[in-house]
This record gives sequence, structure tokens and C-alpha cells, in this order.
Amino acid sequence: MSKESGKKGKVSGSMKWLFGYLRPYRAIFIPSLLALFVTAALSLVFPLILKDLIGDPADAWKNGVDAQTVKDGLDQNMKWLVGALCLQAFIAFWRVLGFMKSGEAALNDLRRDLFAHMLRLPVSFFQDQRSGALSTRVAGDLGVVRETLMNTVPQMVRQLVILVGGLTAVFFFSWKLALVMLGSIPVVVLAVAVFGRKVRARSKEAQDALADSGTVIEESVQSITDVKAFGNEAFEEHRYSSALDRFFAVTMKGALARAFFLSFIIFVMFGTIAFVTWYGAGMLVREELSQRDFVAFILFSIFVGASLGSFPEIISQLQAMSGASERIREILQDETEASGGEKITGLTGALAFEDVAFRYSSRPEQAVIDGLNLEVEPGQRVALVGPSGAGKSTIFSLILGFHRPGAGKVTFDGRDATTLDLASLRSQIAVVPQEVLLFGGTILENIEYGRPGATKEEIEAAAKEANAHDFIMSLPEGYATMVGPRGVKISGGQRQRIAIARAILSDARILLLDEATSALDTESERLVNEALERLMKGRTSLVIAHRLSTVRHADRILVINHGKLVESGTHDQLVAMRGTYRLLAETQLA
Ligand SMILES: Nc1ncnc2c1ncn2[C@@H]1O[C@H](COP(=O)(O)OP(=O)(O)OP(=O)(O)O)[C@@H](O)[C@H]1O
Repeated sequence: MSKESGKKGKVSGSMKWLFGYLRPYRAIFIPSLLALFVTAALSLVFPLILKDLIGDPADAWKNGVDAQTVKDGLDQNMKWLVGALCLQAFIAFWRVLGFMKSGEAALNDLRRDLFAHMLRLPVSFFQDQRSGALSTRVAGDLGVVRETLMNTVPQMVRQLVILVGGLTAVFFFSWKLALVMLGSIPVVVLAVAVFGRKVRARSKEAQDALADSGTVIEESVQSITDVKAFGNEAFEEHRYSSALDRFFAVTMKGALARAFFLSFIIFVMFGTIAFVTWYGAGMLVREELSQRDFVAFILFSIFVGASLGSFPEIISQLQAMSGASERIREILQDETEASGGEKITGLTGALAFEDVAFRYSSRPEQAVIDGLNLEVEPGQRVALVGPSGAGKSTIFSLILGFHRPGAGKVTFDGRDATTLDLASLRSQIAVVPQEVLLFGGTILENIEYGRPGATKEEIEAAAKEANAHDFIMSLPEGYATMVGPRGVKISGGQRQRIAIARAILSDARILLLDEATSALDTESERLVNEALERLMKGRTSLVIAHRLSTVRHADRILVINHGKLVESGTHDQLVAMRGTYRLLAETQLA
């Protein structure tokens, strides 16, 4: 298959897929499409009548028709014209409404499908992407699809109708002149083929180079505090400046081809207009053509020219849509997390790793977890300690089923996790992360996240146990206070207590706690610790520990290094062993 026909195939495949989303709304969409044909055809009435308005007086004068007859004819034509314009405006009104309604509804279905699918993709999918890039890309791609559906498709239909109608008309009014005019088309096509490809390739390079420079800004703005803290303003400026230089160099390379292309097209275009007018005027003199038909020819030629001129834009938009829709379809086809498996309720909270090995797919050469064995009994409080990069967070990911072990198995109450339904398993695990992110919404909703549908009383009870109730009540609107990116700012310790309230509300059997490394003030720390004590009571808890007080209170400490369990025991036992733990306790635990 040639490259061009491949592209065409892709465009039609994308259109088919897009129309699939329009199917449920065909009762609105199809009439709108038909209305579009009608309004486009009606726009051809305009030159058809205009030619009489302009041409008839001239011919009448020449043929000696009396003034009143000419005037009556003109008035009648004018009525037709106004009538056609009114009809066109009326249909266009409903057509635009119909297109918007069916199009936006179909796009909303697509947006819903896409988001629902993305939420069910495995965590590895998101980890393999550059953060931020995914959502920006998806939003951009959806924007392109929307633009195509709302503007390009109607535009294409309209221009096709005008092109076919206009060409028929020019041949009808003077086939000779039409052939002269169309004679210039092969020259233009050749120029487009020769220069157009070059221009397109260069402009794509230029776009990529510009995008690179945009990335520099994005990264700097995102981590502006780091840029400043490291005094890297000059470094970033230099990085941006060299990206701009690259963009400039590529643009200049393309400028030559573009300049040739544009000046040539302008020459051919205006040359053709001049030649056709000159040739037509000659025919007029030779009486091979009436004034009226000549005017008709020129008016329809303008329509044909404008319509032809709009196609490069339409085609490039269709190609952009095909690329965008392909990326969206790729995401929609990506495999979601395994669903099914045995739904479990009422776990006792026993969990174990049996000879578990794991590597991240993005870094297959590194065995992050390497033959790990561990066993946690129901209700036990276990602290995980180990140097940075030892694999502690990965152990949490494996428990949560974000990733599956490459070898060995993770079990809950003795049952292999791969045989269990992920959603029901996760509903019995609560997580209190190191850095708590609250989403945009009220405090009430943020706590309710732990168990959607919980009553206000249950939420308040959880907040009280989490030592969060008092500070929540001191906020301007209590539980209805908006938090998150656009809401009131609350402190790290307060966020942690909200996360604890969430976990209490979820009443999960297993608790995964990644202890915050940043120090809180004494009072805040006391409130958080008290809340955690209550939370951990009666649950199996695994804590990635950063504080000496936490490990001292743990039933058992597991020392992880290079993805292996290297020591295990109580604080006193491990200190007495004078091994890895003792060293860690002395250097890393506060
Ligand atoms: N998504 C990922 N893709 C590839 N490698 C990863 C990924 N996440 C973590 N790693 C690597 O796996 C190893 C273990 O990471 P992990 O985050 O589990 O360690 P950790 O003990 O929790 O460290 P820390 O205490 O610093 O958080 C590290 O070498 C890390 O670079």
C-alpha cells in the first residue's frame, strides 16, 4: 500500500470510528447532515441570481430590451435571492444546533469511555508515561477530534457540494473557458507535490522543535522552587535559548521551500485569473459568449476557487484527526487490569509473600524484589525499614495488586492474590500515604472517599477518632470547607489526619502506612500519632517507618535491602544483632 493510500485508509478508519460514537444520535445527526447539503446547495443560488442582476442589464442594453422589462426582471430576481437567503439562514440555524447537540453528546460519550477506561488501566501504564504529558496529550487529542467533528466535517461537506455544483455550472456556462481555467490545475498540483511535501516535512520538524522549547518552560514552571533553590535560572535560560535556536534553524531551512512555493502559487493563481478574464473578454467580443454567462462563469469560478483553496486545510485537519484518534484508540485498546476472580469479604488480615520476585517492565535488568518471603499475622503491627531504593514502596504496590510478581505469590488469608477480585481485595486495604493529596471538594467529601455513601454521622465519628474534628470545626465552613488545589490550604499534619479519618471510615482489615519523613511540630505530631494508634488498633498494619518511636512500638521489624528480607525481629533483638538494622537505626531513624 502506498503512503498516500495508507493515510487515506487511516482517515476513513478514524471517521468510521468517530461515526460509531454518533450512531446513538443519528436521529439528530443525519437530518443535520442533510440540512447541510441543502444549505450548501442554496449558497449556489447566490451566484446564479447575481449573474442575472449583473449580466441582464448589460445584455438587455446590447439587445435593445426596454428598461421597464429589465427592471421588473431584476425585482423578481431580487425577491428570489432574498427568499433563498432567508431559507438558507433558517435551515442553517437548525443545522448548527443539530450538529452541536449530536456532536457534543457523542464526544461526551467518548470522553466518558476514555476516562473510565483509563481509570481501569494498570498502574504501570501511568508509570511508563511522563507525568502531565498523558493528560495534556489526551486533552489535546480530544480537542482535535472535536474541532474536526464540529467544524471540519461540515466544512468538507459544504465545500464538496460547492465544488461539484460550481464545476458543473462553469462547464454549463462556457465549457471552453472552463477548460482553459482547469488547464492551470495540473501545474498547481505539480507544485504542491514538489514543494508541498518539503514544506510539510520542515514545518513538522519546526513544530517538534518548538514543542521542545515549550517543554523547557513547562518543566521550569512546574519545578520553579527547585530552579530557584538551586540557583538554576541561568541554566534554564540557556536550555530554553538553545531550544529556540534549534527551532529557528529548522524554520529557516523550511522558509526557502515555503517562499518558492507561495510565490509560485500566487503567480499561477493570479496569472490564471488574468488569462481567463482576457480570454473570456475576447470571446465576449467575438460574441461567443453573452455578458450574463460571462458574469456567471466568473462568479462560479470564484466559488470553485475558494472551495478548492479550502481543501489543503481540510485534508491536513483530517490527517491530524486521524493521528489524534489513533492515539485515543490505542489507549482504549490498552488492556485494563484483570477483572473477575473471587470476590472476598471479611479477610482476617493475614498476608504473606512467598518467594516473590519482581522487576519493573521499564527496567527489566533490575530485580527490585528478589525472592522475598514474609508473613504477617492478623492484627500484627509490622514496620518495614531499609535504605532508600530497597523496595519498600514496591512491596506496598505488590500488596495492592498494582503490579503482579514475576515469580512467587502474594497471599491473603492463604489465598493467592491473583485468584481474588482486585476491587474487593483493595476495599479491604486502606492506605495512608506519605504525602496526602486532597482532591478538589469539601472536607466531608474527602473523608467520604474512604467509604462512598457513608452517613454524615459516620464521617464525623471517623474525623473525631482521627483527631480531625476540632480543626475541621474551626474552619470557616466546617465540613463543607472546600480543600484541594483551589480550596483553603491546610497543613501537612491536618492533611494526614484527614487521610487517617478516611482510612478509619473505610474500616479496612489491612493498613498500609507510609510514614511522613517531614517533621511536624510537637503538638501536631502528638495528634497524628494518637490518631494512628487508634487507626492501627485491631488491624494488620504495615508501616514504612522513618521514626524510632514507630519501630519501638512495632510487633516486628522487617529489614529490607536490595529487595530481600535481611533481618527481622523486635527493636531490641535487632539492635543486639549489630547488623544492618542497628546501622540504619543510628543513621536514618529520627
Ligand atoms: N515505576 C518504576 N519503574 C522503574 N523502576 C522503579 C519504579 N519505581 C521504583 N523503581 C525502582 O525500584 C527500586 C525500589 O524502589 P522503591 O520505591 O520500592 O524503594 P523504597 O525502598 O520505597 O525507597 P524510598 O525509601 O526511597 O522510597 C528503586 O531502585 C527504584 O529506582
